Amino acid sequence: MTISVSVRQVVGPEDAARRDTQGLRDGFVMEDLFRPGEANLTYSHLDRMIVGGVMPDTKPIEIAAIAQTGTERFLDRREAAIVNIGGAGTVRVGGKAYELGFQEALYIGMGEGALSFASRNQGEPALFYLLSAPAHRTCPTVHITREMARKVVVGSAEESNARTINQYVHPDVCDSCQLLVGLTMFEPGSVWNTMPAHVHDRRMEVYLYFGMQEQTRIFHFMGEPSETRHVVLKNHDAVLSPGWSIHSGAGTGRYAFIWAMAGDNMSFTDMDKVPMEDLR
Ligand SMILES: O=C[C@H](O)[C@@H](O)CC(=O)C(=O)O
Ligand SMILES: [Zn+2]
Repeated sequence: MTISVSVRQVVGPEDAARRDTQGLRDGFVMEDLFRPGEANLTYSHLDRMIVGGVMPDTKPIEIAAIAQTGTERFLDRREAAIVNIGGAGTVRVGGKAYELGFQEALYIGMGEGALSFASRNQGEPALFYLLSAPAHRTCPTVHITREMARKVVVGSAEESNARTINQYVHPDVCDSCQLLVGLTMFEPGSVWNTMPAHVHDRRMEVYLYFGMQEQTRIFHFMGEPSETRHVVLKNHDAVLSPGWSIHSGAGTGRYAFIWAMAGDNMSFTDMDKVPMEDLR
């Protein structure tokens, strides 16, 4: 069992604008989140969000504590959310076992203690996407099914962006301190996410792209609206978005993505839409 934690310092807009492709990737992109038998975590200093992939194979993977939080146990001062995008699996926390099917989620309140992850079937391992942010109170731990998610239908086939935003960790679905998490799915042939683009300096965001064929790529756009850059991403790559950056992508084929935010407020609709005229 391996738990690795890499740390990403904050990159400001002036620095980002001067970086080349590899420099941008070093600052913002997390490649291949899921590795067999590993918990692969990134501690981002953007709102201290932790982003990880946990892929249990033969043995369960336990996250009891990580040095980066400086706390006795991982969730002593944090909340977490887990979305399973693989085969069925179990998350054990606070003396209870939660069976998470494909695209089911678990919100975990502060103080719940060690997390243990297991796949039901070695041939079809669970892929647990893990997010964690600092918390200030304990909210109840909730198993969130696909049906429970709040659905927002947006876009159109004509604009190649017809999609459904499934809000899993959202005030209308379950209580949380900072975390907002959801999963966006597309109508066949629609390839554009989050266009028209927006920024929200009150909250950071992170996208995990998944459900893609091996050769499919996402052209993910980031940067200040007047200084956009792109990074090319493949299946199971994730990308950080500071509050000053747009976060929008177009895929060369079918994909879905999980978005997650942390910061000063929990109002999903608190976004500053970027007029098309302002994009450069
Ligand atoms: O702040 C909200 C996030 O960027 C996402 O929810 C956007 C998204 O899922 C989409 O437009 O498809
Ligand atoms: Zn956003």
